[in-house]
Amino acid sequence: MPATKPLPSGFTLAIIGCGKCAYILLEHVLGDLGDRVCPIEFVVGDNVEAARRADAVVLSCHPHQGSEILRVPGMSEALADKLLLSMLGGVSVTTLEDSLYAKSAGAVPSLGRCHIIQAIPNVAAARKKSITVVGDRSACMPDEALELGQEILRRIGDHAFVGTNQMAAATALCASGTAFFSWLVEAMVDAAVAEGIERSEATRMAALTMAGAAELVVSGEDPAVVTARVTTPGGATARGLAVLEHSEVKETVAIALRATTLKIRS
Ligand SMILES: NC(=O)C1=CN([C@@H]2O[C@H](COP(=O)(O)OP(=O)(O)OC[C@H]3O[C@@H](n4cnc5c(N)ncnc54)[C@H](OP(=O)(O)O)[C@@H]3O)[C@@H](O)[C@H]2O)C=CC1
Repeated sequence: MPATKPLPSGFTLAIIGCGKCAYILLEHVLGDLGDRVCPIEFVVGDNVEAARRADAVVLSCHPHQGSEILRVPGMSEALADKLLLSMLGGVSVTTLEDSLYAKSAGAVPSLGRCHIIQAIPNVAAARKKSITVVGDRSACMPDEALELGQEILRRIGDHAFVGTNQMAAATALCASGTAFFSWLVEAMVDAAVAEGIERSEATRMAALTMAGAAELVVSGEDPAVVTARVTTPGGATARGLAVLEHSEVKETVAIALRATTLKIRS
């Protein structure tokens, strides 16, 4: 996991839409402060005021509410020159910018534009293990705004940059992927239980085996090399792998990822 640097002294972060996803981020932002005292304010019913008081804003409401929140009079001024970290799945930076600046019909607003980053974390953020997908960004994003956005995201794990065109597939891989890998653990556990291993122990063993394999790959080993290392020709693992290859599991995984990607794009 990447090391975090302290956020700037006196820095104020506003969270608009502090539900499940943002609460986890907030927990880790506060956790990282250690003994430093940090006042928390609740601004009820006035998102513009919350944005106005902040140095940077996280937007984490439901995707369909984002435009409505940003369209409110005064919001574009409240966000001028600030970072807006959007966690809204499937909502592009262009859509958010249109909501903020539609009235100025593309003209440069009197105050500076805000700097929007689209970042989609996954549920492992709860354990600071999210691989957050960072896609769309405002044009001409200053380095400091991007660095600040990354620093906030480091509180919940690591992140990866992808192009706008890869955003849907990357969200399928990283956000939906958590469900796919958990589903695979479940299948392994069911199979182990059928072989007589007690369920809770099988769950722990399967999960740690997956984490171990992941750790090897994360540390730089090629997944195919890890597979080959475990597989003696003609041995027991080779027998099981042959069943997987014959069942066209790889093709089915590709179809599932494609279906998820298309749904995210739609
Ligand atoms: N959950 C996840 O794992 C992930 C979620 N996301 C994205 O994060 C976003 C939030 O998801 P999640 O945390 O699960 O959803 P939640 O429903 O838990 O949170 C949404 C929050 O937004 C608040 N809200 C609604 N309308 C407004 C408004 N007008 N002004 C201010 N706040 C408002 C809601 O308050 P109230 O309850 O009072 O209506 C609620 O607290 C979504 O856009 C989702 O796509 C992205 C990646 C992963």
